[in-house]
Amino acid sequence: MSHFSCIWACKQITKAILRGSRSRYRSTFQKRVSLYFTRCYQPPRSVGFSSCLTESATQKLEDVYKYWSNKFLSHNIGEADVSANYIVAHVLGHKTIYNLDAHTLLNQTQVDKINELCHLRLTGMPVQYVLGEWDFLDLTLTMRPPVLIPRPETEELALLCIETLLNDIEIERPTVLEIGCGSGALSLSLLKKCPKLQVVAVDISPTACSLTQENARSLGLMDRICVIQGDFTSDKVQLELSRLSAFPLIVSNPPYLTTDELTGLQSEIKCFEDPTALDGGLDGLDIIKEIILKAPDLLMTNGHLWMEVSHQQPPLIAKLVQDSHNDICLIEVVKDLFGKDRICHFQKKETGKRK
Ligand SMILES: C[S@@+](CC[C@H](N)C(=O)[O-])C[C@H]1O[C@@H](n2cnc3c(N)ncnc32)[C@H](O)[C@@H]1O
Repeated sequence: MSHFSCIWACKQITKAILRGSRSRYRSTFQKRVSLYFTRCYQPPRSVGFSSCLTESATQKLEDVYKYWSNKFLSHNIGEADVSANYIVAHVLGHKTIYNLDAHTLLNQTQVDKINELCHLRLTGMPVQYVLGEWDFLDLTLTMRPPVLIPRPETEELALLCIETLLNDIEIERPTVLEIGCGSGALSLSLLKKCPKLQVVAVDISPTACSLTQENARSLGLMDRICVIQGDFTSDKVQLELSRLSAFPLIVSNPPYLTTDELTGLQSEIKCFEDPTALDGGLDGLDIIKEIILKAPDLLMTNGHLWMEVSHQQPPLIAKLVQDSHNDICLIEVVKDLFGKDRICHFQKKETGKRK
């Protein structure tokens, strides 16, 4: 699926919304998805696709929007109208142009900025990188290539973790571990919703670690997050983590694509996003196996592990857990809003080595 959901995806989301929900947090998510739907796919009133004009003159909002929408379409840029909507709205300090007067006259500085950003979009750069920011739940995060752009499915993972933290963990000041923090989307949304929480966030990519720190700083969450740059599978990182107290919850959206899936990705993703963020090796399970192997030593008894995976992986993961004979159980697989088995919930058993 492309970066910002296509119309088909939104229809699936709407169907899922109508099917009902698993948790009360899902309804927050549904509201946001509806907002997302409205934000993305409602064209501004009285905007059509007929006119075309130059890039330089002072212009009406609807003409600038139409010009770039058509240009993106003729250059086969994905979600042409959505891209134009986001860029024009962003320059005008809004999330969408839908609620703006289509006849608003834009000044030269605004038109120049829109043209500059639209030219970037014409290179195939995802709109999130073009804007330099993207919303994840109710947070606006800085986005910069090649750090992975958080996907809507991951918002659901965040909500499930928040639900676990608020309902199932009776520790006054819990510390969560995130493996592969990217832009910090998951960690920071957990911190925002759980005021007494602390997070340890690990990522192999120095760029991702700096972006997580930058986002934490701008959200005023820097004093509650510790970012460790390193390979989660390495002895060095394992030693560092084992020195911290055992975690009641670990969350990860690890790289889980197979080598074949990675080859077949849209060029927008391949050219701009770090392959390390997506590449799970031949079977997509390289990092997942390591997490399942190492999580029991990092979790406290009855601690939770929540992990986003691809929809083909849950049966393979169930087998991995069974064969590993360690202290972890796969207790549920939650469907995403498209009805696919995408989120695995594990719990550390009471038997074995206690922490
Ligand atoms: C799919 S991205 C998820 C990013 C972010 N959590 C999100 O959901 O938007 C996976 C992240 O794992 C990191 N990563 C990949 N291999 C890793 C490893 N061995 N140790 C630590 N982080 C790793 C990547 O750099 C990337 O930021």
